[in-house]
Amino acid sequence: MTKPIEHHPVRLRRSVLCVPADNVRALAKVSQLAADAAIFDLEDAVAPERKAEARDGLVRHLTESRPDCEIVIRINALGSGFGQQDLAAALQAKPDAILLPKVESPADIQIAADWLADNDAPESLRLWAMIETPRGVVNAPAIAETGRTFGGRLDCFVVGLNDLRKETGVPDRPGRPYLIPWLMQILLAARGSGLDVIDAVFNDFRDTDGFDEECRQGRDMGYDGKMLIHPLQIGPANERFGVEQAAVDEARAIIAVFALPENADKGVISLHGRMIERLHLDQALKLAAKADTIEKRKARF
Ligand SMILES: CC(C)(COP(=O)(O)OP(=O)(O)OC[C@H]1O[C@@H](n2cnc3c(N)ncnc32)[C@H](O)[C@@H]1OP(=O)(O)O)[C@@H](O)C(=O)NCCC(=O)NCCSC(=O)C[C@H](O)C(=O)O
Ligand SMILES: [Mg+2]
Repeated sequence: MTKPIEHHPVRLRRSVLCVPADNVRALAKVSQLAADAAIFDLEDAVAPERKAEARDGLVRHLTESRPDCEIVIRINALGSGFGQQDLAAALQAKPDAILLPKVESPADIQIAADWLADNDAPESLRLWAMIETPRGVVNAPAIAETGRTFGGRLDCFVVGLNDLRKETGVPDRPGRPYLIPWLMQILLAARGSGLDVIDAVFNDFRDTDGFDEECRQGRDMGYDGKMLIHPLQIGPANERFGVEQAAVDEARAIIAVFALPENADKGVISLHGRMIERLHLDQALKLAAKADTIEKRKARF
């Protein structure tokens, strides 16, 4: 059955830090960091000969210590020979979400969702999907639609440009000129089905200016946040994918003006010389809620 698009409560996903599951020091560091989400990676960050050790270590680690952020585990592809054991381990580690790599069709989501249902996974356990292959980009709308079928577990796309560049031959250039059409295609597919969408990693983690520029670009394209590889990238990502004070002030003014008794039955009004409709009120309420959530999170870090 297809569910209607749900607009879920504000969930911050400005900074989504990738942590190699076999790096004990990095695992220990996560609870001191202000990332909104951590992806504990069993896939590309872990060499094949260390997969089993990483899987066991991660379950142990998350059983003993839970960082104060959204917890996501990236498993290996289900067809890779590691995926089934990763799924079983992920279920034991009780993450908020499981990230499936190299998703290319709705069937990839269905197989994981069926496995979770057959293994009594809690309904609250989400699926995230990496869109990082040519077929993944082409099929992104159909994949995104599974957010409303197969148990409705899918709620976030993450773009993988390292793999996409490798598969397509598009080089890594400042400003990502030839990648923008695909980034926008993925964004549109995600939004069309009510999913969040996270921009790709920036590999040169010491290049702070380049990173900041790419965060601005991702934000302006409509992305919710950025996948990160290093703690240095968390603060700038939180800043760029956060809210600007002027926009929050404007949102609060829109909320206040629509709350006036004389505007109760109006669909459109004028504020500071601009047309404001009720759709702007919806946007303003969302932005104000995001600003409140950010304030609460800041108080914890
Ligand atoms: C990129 C790194 C290999 C750099 O490591 P290193 O040189 O050791 O970093 P530092 O010495 O500067 O580290 C300083 C301290 O910070 C901790 N640290 C570093 N990275 C992380 C992290 N990701 N999470 C948590 N903590 C981290 C170090 O442990 C140091 O702390 P301490 O030990 O207490 O002194 C490294 O940053 C790294 O491995 N990053 C993650 C790489 C990764 O996960 N790659 C896979 C995901 S990206 C991807 O898959 C892309 C996608 O699929 C696509 O196709 O595009
Ligand atoms: Mg990848």
